[in-house]
Amino acid sequence: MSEYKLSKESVLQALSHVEEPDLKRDIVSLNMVKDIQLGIDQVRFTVVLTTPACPLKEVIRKRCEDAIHSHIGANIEVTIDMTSDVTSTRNNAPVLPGVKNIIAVSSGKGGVGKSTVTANLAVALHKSGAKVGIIDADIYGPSIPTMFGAEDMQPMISQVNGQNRLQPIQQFGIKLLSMGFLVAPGQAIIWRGTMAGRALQQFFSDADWGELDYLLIDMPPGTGDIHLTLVQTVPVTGAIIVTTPQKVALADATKGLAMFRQPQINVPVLGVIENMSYFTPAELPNSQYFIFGKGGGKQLADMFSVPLLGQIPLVQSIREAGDEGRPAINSTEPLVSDAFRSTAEALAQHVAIRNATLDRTQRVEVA
Ligand SMILES: Nc1ncnc2c1ncn2[C@@H]1O[C@H](COP(=O)(O)OP(=O)(O)OP(=O)(O)O)[C@@H](O)[C@H]1O
Repeated sequence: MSEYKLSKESVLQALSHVEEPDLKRDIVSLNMVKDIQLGIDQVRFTVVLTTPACPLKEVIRKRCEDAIHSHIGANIEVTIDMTSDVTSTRNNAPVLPGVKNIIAVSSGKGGVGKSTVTANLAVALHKSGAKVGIIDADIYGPSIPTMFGAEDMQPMISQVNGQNRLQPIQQFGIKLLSMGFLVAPGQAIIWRGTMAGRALQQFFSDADWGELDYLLIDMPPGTGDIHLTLVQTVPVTGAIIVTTPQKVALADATKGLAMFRQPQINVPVLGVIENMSYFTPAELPNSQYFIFGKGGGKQLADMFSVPLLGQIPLVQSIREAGDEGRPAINSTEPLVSDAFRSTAEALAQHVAIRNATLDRTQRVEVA
């Protein structure tokens, strides 16, 4: 006869001692524990995480096991099913209610690798189990179709509930729409201004995105009309800034970041991603050369009190993969895949923290 009492109540009581490390509240009051099943000296339950890309999955699992063992009984066999339900502040949003989080990926300067980072973060999030889409809003050089091997593709129009809807293209598990699908290569330049703004609005209002956990928007470099159109069209969950570590890039990235912080825009900045952080030659795998300087991303993040979400090395195969139309994160080089995976996990984590701590973003009213 066991001396302890194994019941749904005692399990919940024990798990109420487990703190969600990011949200700093216990997992029972956060409603993360479901489906408790009991056997003789056995318990099985589900923990619903705030994102499938949760970097703390194993920490939470271990804390749950320890809590059952220390509060109920050391011999209890604990089985935990980890699932996720990505959080959102966009419930009942008038535009794209099925899209849980809209994330603007921005940079101060062109060529810092914003599209490369967007593409690989999207695939990393998808690989963790999330539903992901990309809008390539970079009118000056829409490179997402090339990076996904979709240059020759065209989104189809289909009828949904009696209305014509643009169907995003699907490549490597990611739904995609790009300004590049609408114009012939080389024509993008005449698109500046209102036409580009209207196209972006249509990508939101006339496209059939279905249900997505994360919709990443690859923004043009700098600060411009498209940024204003974006925040006037949809409430943006948060923005990330991609920069290289060197001084000239940082100066521009500072302006890009400050724009989202302006009171009339007021989009939460989720963090900074430093790209081309260091170079490691294949023949010297333990060396790091700081070609573009060192620590710039951290400096920018600290200046604005936001997290540095990740540092991506400068690797020849990242450039090659982009040119060849396949995501570099699928590479077998751990240096590359680990960098993108851990950065995507940090992003998902900070989206969850933002959703738990801040109100929904307000769409900017047109003056
Ligand atoms: N970490 C990296 N290692 C090696 N090459 C990279 C890396 N990041 C980006 N690149 C390469 O640098 C070039 C510019 O990258 P990308 O097009 O992603 O930049 P961008 O910031 O989106 O540019 P723009 O906004 O001007 O279109 C591409 O050829 C890309 O393959």
